[in-house]
Formats: sequence, structure tokens, C-alpha cells
Amino acid sequence: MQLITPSFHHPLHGVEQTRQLEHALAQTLPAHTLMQRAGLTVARLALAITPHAQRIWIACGPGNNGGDGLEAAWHLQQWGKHCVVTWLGDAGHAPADSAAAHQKLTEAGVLIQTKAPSGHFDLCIDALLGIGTSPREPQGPMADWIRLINAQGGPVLSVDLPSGLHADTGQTTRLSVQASHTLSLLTLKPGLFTAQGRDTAGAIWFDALGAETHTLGTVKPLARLNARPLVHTRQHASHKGSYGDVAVIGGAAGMTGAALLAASAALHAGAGRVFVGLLDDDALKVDAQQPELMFRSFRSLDLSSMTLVCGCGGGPVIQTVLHKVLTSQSPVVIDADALNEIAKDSTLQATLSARRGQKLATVLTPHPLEAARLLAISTHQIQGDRLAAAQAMAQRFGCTVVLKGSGTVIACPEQTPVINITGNARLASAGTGDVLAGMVGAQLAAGHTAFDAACRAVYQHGHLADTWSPELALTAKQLANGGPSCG
Ligand SMILES: NC(=O)C1=CN([C@@H]2O[C@H](COP(=O)(O)OP(=O)(O)OC[C@H]3O[C@@H](n4cnc5c(N)ncnc54)[C@H](O)[C@@H]3O)[C@@H](O)[C@H]2O)[C@@H](O)CC1
Ligand SMILES: [K+]
Repeated sequence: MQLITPSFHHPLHGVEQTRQLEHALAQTLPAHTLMQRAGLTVARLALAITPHAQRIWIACGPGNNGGDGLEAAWHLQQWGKHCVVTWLGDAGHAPADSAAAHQKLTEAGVLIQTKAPSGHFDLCIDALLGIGTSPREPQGPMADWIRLINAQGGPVLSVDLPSGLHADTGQTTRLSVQASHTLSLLTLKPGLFTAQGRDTAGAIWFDALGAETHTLGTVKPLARLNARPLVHTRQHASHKGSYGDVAVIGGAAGMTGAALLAASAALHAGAGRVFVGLLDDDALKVDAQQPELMFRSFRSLDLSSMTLVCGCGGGPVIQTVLHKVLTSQSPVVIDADALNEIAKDSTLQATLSARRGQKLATVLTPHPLEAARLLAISTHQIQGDRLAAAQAMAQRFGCTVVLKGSGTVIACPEQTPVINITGNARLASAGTGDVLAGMVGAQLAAGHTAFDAACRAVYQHGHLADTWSPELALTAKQLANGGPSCG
């Protein structure tokens, strides 16, 4: 069992892949073994997170998730805990593994109730729904028990998934369990890490139930977790030209700040030189706070020799430069208003897609609303399946896509998509998206592929927020500078 941190590219398997693996593994083991292992590991984690808990409520649903709960209750009872077990199943119709667990618990003399318990519990174990959850709203006792678990206010350990959370998409029913810990079994599910997943699951733990890594590798995962990128030591014998040039193109009248944030971020993320091509002719010619930035008119920029970050604060006028940007042979990051203009213009969409045939690096960085415009669907549909939406955009436009939001998804046509788990809600403030675009630009300028550049920048952007002092406000300007203590 391990606590999940962003240290390894863990594979993430959805419902279908998990069932395939379960089936394959179960064939090699005596009956009920997987559920017995699941129950034992749940009980061990319960003990680890609440070592002094005496009164434990184990709320069990009608399927095998409930069976895991019954197995866990058996162990906790053996270890001297006062277990209150409630079950929504029916011994005559329960799945075979759950029926066996029910019988074992009954034989051990544990009372299995069908009514909601009363009183306070030191720990609730939520074994109501796992990968078998359907999108229908929980009703009757299931709904009552979910409400009661959430009202306890103490630790809640969810078995496999918080009940009501969909394993593939991270969508929840309106009523779902709010866990403080979730122990994902056999596989890690992508829904734990994106959309509502991060808010409902709490700390995420994983136990492969004895499946070897190579067994998990036999079924293609839906996604992988982003992991801390390797940091390359800079060679002594290097110079600013070794780390590439970035040109930020945007900053229409009244929106200069967005372009400056992206430029500043590119600079602090290690780009050799950073140019700013503002679309407002009357705007700054120099930024005294950041004299390293070089201001140029768009017309005078040599687009063929630098990585282009296009769109930050661009306004509708960005449309006038997009054809030139998209037909350049340079790596390109497309953000904000540039994405909105592309969404409106099928000719620009074709120009964008043509870059793939020329093997040109292109990264799109939409938030869900921009993504909705690009795919001509609703934001609700984008958020309903973020992995699928990011992949659809990557396929459609032939490039790397960074779908921002909780559990940012990075997708490109050739690779398994990645979900990033660094970052937090402190990033929900103006300008942080511009900063990310600049950081991706710096990674592209350093020579990384579009996908790697996106993964590295997204990780680092979130990591900065995770390590920010809780006493200090997180502003985009300081984020661009690499943190609050960095000027
Ligand atoms: N897949 C695996 O590899 C393993 C699975 N195990 C456990 O088994 C679980 C999957 O078991 P099941 O396939 O039986 O599925 P679940 O136990 O997750 O749920 C299925 C049951 O819940 C009911 N249900 C579904 N959605 C509902 C809703 N919205 N409101 C009310 N009732 C609803 C269904 O009618 C069915 O009775 C896993 O999540 C895991 O906890 C473990 O025992 C061991 C290994
Ligand atoms: K559960």
C-alpha cells in the first residue's frame, strides 16, 4: 500500500480495464482471494489513519464494494474494535464474494444491520459504491447513509472510490461521499485525480492487491499521472543561445499585463532571451521592472528563430497575426484569445492542423470554456469527461493540448494522456494561465518535445503553488517570478 504523490508516472485504469485485470488475476487465485486482500488492506489503513479509533461504522453497499467493507469489518472486529456494520445487500442475491464475506462475518457473531446507526463514530468506512456506480442519483437508505457519513465530521475512509464518484471521469452524483482518505484497489482510477475527484477523495492510497507491475502493464491504461520532471544540470560551457529564444505575442490595448506575465514566466523558467511583441503600438517600449525583456513590434520579430507564445491578452486583434504565427516553422504555444479566434475560423483551424504534417511542435492551453469553443460543445460536456475532451482536441488539431482545471489533462495524438496532480485552488486567480503559457514556451525553447514541455511546465506551475507559503497571497506576478521570495 502506498500514499500517492506526484513522484511516479502511475498508470490510471478505468472501469473496463480494471474489470479485465480483475478477471485475469482472479483466474490465478483461489476463490474470494481478491476481496479478502481488499478487506485486509482496508482494515490496515483504517488502523494506520485512526490508530485510537474505537467505534467504527462500516457502511456497506449491495455490490462487491460492500463486500470489501464486510471483509474489513471482520478484521477490525478481530483486532478488538467496536464495529457497527450496516449492509444494503441481500444474502440471497449478493455477488458470490460478498455473500461469502457476509457469511464469514455472521459466523464471527457480528451483527449486520440494515438500519442507519446512531451516535458518533471515530471513523466511517465508506464501502457503498465502487467501480460499479451508475450515474443515477442515490435514493433511499443509500442516500441517507451518504448524508450521515458526511455529517459525521470525522475521518472517512472510502473503499476504492468515494461513493458517487465515477472512476473514469471524476464526475459525481449530486450526493456523494466526501472522504478524507480513499484506498484505490488493484488499479488507480483516473477519476480520483480530475474534475471532482481531487475534492472528494482526500488523500489517495493505492494497493495493487498483489498484482505485479507487469500484470498491470498488460492492459493499456486510460491515462498516467504526471511526475516530477528530471532537472537537467546546465553545462558550464553554455550561453543564452543554448536555452532558446521566446517571443510572447499578445497584449492588445489595455491588456499588456497578460503578455508581460507570460514573458516574465518564460524568462524565470529559463529561456535564454525573451522578446515581447505587443499588439498595442502605443504600449511600453521597455519594462523598467524587467529590463531583460526586449520589446519589438510584431512585424520586426523573426518568427523563424524563436518559440512563439501567442494569445495572452491578445483580444480580437490577435486574429490579424494568427496566420503568420501558425505557418511559422517555430514551436508555438497558443493561449487565451488566440484559441477563441481559432475556434471561430475554420481556415485557421486547418492551418493549425496542418502543422502536424510538418512535425511542428504546437501546444494549446485552453481552460474549459476555451476548450468548449474549440470543440463547439458545452463546458458541461468538456468537464463531463475531461480526458476524452483533451484527447478529442489533440486529435482534431493534431497537437498537444493542456486542458486546465483541477487535474489538468495533457494529451497529444501519439501518447497516453497525463493527469497532473500538483497545484491547488490558489491558482484560481487572474493571470496564472498567462504564466503557464510562458512556462510552456520556455520548456519548448529549451528543446523539449511539445508533450514533454507541457508536462514539465504544468508540473512546475502547480508545484510552485503547492509550496507557496500559506501566509502569503499567491499572485500571478510572483508566480511568474518563480515564487514569493524571488522578487
Ligand atoms: N475490480 C476489482 O478488481 C476488485 C473489486 N473489488 C471491489 O468491487 C467493487 C466493484 O464491485 P461491483 O462491480 O459489484 O460494483 P459496486 O459494488 O461498486 O456497485 C454495484 C452495486 O451498486 C448498485 N448501484 C450502482 N450505482 C448505484 C447508485 N447510483 N445508487 C444506488 N445503487 C447503485 C448496483 O445496483 C449494484 O448493486 C470495486 O470497486 C471494489 O471495491 C474488490 O473486491 C477486489 C477486486
Ligand atoms: K466506496
